[in-house]
Amino acid sequence: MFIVILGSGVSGLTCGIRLLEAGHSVEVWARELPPRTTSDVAAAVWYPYRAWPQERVNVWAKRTYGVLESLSRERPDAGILMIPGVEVFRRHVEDPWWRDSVPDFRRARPDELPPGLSEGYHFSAPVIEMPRYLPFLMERLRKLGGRIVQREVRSLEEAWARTPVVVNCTALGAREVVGDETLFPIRGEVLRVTPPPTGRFIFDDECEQGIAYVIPRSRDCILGGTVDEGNASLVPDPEVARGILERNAPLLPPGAVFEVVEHKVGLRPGRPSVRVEAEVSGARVVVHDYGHGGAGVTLSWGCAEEVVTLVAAHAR
Ligand SMILES: Cc1cc2nc3c(=O)[nH]c(=O)nc-3n(C[C@H](O)[C@H](O)[C@H](O)COP(=O)(O)OP(=O)(O)OC[C@H]3O[C@@H](n4cnc5c(N)ncnc54)[C@H](O)[C@@H]3O)c2cc1C
Repeated sequence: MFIVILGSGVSGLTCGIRLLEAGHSVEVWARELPPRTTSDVAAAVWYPYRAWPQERVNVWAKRTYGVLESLSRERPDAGILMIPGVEVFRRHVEDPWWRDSVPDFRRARPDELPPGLSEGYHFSAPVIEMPRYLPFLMERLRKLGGRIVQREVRSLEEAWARTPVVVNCTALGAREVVGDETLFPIRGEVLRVTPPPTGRFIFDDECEQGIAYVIPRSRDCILGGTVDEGNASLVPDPEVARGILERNAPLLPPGAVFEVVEHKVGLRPGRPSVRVEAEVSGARVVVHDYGHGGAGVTLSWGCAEEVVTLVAAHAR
């Protein structure tokens, strides 16, 4: 079958690869290509953050963990490292709903927690360097015979004019493309610093002044962050950068020396529930895969495989 995929972020590219592997022909149409998508801004670590509903997210996240872990071993050119780290808390917490997705999950030992913090989870997670990973996905898609075209659409009609089977991975763009008013931006700012001040990730989602996280990569480190629902500004705020550095300081080894080399902003595609479903009208089919919130990378392979199943079930 010939399929047009709308969107060239992590969702569109991953769907493209799985659909090509399943024997379809694929053309990806996107208004922005990497390095200009939201996916390029992602920190990006495996973690099911701000994506719902839990039951489906857990299945997609677990599957994606497995694929990313295999890629980290088999394809050093993909830019994925398995990194150990902790999520920290100031109160007692139960084990998280996603704990079975992570093979080495355990409670953190006191000596693994930053000073003043009382509890934590310890686990390993794939850290995905998006400036390397997205070109890797694009190359893999092209090698499988797919095409990537820079092209904006205003509605599904434009894609259906080319083929009856369309996959919609336009993230926040789906507000316009399919009129989905439930989508909302969750703005996030991050700093890229070098050299990496630590070799482990640390998440602190409960700091009073805002969230803080440290994600070391091969040559640099991402310090985050912010979660600002409903704000669609793409202008980095120097005041926010100062706050990020302040909140992360207690999480880092004392006296860590590093330099801020980049300050980025992106809009996570928030939605009350991730939309992976098919809509059929006569011979025309659209399979949606968007609205992944702060977890588009974390859910990418699981969702893409469900898209392939939906295409097989609904397209003729
Ligand atoms: C600061 C920050 C940190 C994050 N950290 C993480 C993390 O650690 N882990 C994680 O899993 N996720 C993280 N995320 C979330 C993640 O970035 C998103 O969930 C993910 O990028 C969504 O991918 P996508 O491919 O669906 O959308 P996008 O990357 O936004 O791609 C959408 C594509 O659709 C195209 N498009 C839109 N409208 C149209 C149109 N009308 N016509 C044609 N093309 C169109 C766009 O041009 C683009 O190519 C983070 C996000 C931010 C902002």
